[in-house]
Amino acid sequence: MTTKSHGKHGDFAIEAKGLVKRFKSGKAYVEVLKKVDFDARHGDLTMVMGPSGSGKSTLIAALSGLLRPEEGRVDTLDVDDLWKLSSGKIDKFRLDHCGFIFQGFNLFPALTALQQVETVLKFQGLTPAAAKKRATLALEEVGLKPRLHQRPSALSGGEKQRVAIARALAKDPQILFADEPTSALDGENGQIVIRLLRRAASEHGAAVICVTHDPRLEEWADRVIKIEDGIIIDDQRRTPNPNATLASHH
Ligand SMILES: Nc1ncnc2c1ncn2[C@@H]1O[C@H](COP(=O)(O)OP(=O)(O)OP(=O)(O)O)[C@@H](O)[C@H]1O
Repeated sequence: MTTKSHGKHGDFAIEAKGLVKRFKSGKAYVEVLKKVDFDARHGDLTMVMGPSGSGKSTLIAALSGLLRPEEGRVDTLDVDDLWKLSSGKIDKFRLDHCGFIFQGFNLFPALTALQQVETVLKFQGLTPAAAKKRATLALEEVGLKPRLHQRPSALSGGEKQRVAIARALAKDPQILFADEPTSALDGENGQIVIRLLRRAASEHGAAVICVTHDPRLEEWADRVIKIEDGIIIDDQRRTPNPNATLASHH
């Protein structure tokens, strides 16, 4: 079960030091993260921006226990050195404390919106009745009350992304990772999504880490970190504007 004791706004949710990740490319190794230090705080929407191939997704994967770095450590919540845990414990940590939102939605085609969210909650140990109640609330919170019983094929791209967000938020994660969450959406739906991420940080105290190409999303951020070629080249705090508007792509 999820612990409900969130870190306070401003506390560190993640502190990583000296992360190095290399991939083999033919006979050589390419260093994709070059001794990256990174931290993220509860209550912050932290944007990670940088060109294609700069290492953003690799960084998220190393921070969340999905991809083992060759060097460095990740301290997160009450865990010292995540990568020292067994893979079962890392999976459990992720299930209990982390939410994920990806560009491709990652929904199960056969399940209704309600079932997509319920399934994760049942995995976490909620009873079917409790899972149904919590899933319904999470979907209502993202404005999908009229769509609870639709399968992905009957939903628009924006609605699908909102299901994915409801699924990630239903367990009230202390850390929320979003990788290009708006890139497949038009301006109006992109705005709904970024506002939900903003709210997860401000109202639920989650540390929200959002990888994006889209400089327009900076408006909502508390902090903007720029990464280039595996190195953090800039790290600025800013005052978010939760009422900013995102012009449509189209
Ligand atoms: N499993 C892998 N094997 C080999 N190389 C990889 C692997 N994963 C990523 N890379 C390489 O590492 C580099 C960084 O990739 P990464 O996906 O982290 O970048 P990114 O900043 O997220 O890019 P994008 O914005 O295009 O998603 C790229 O050059 C990529 O080709």
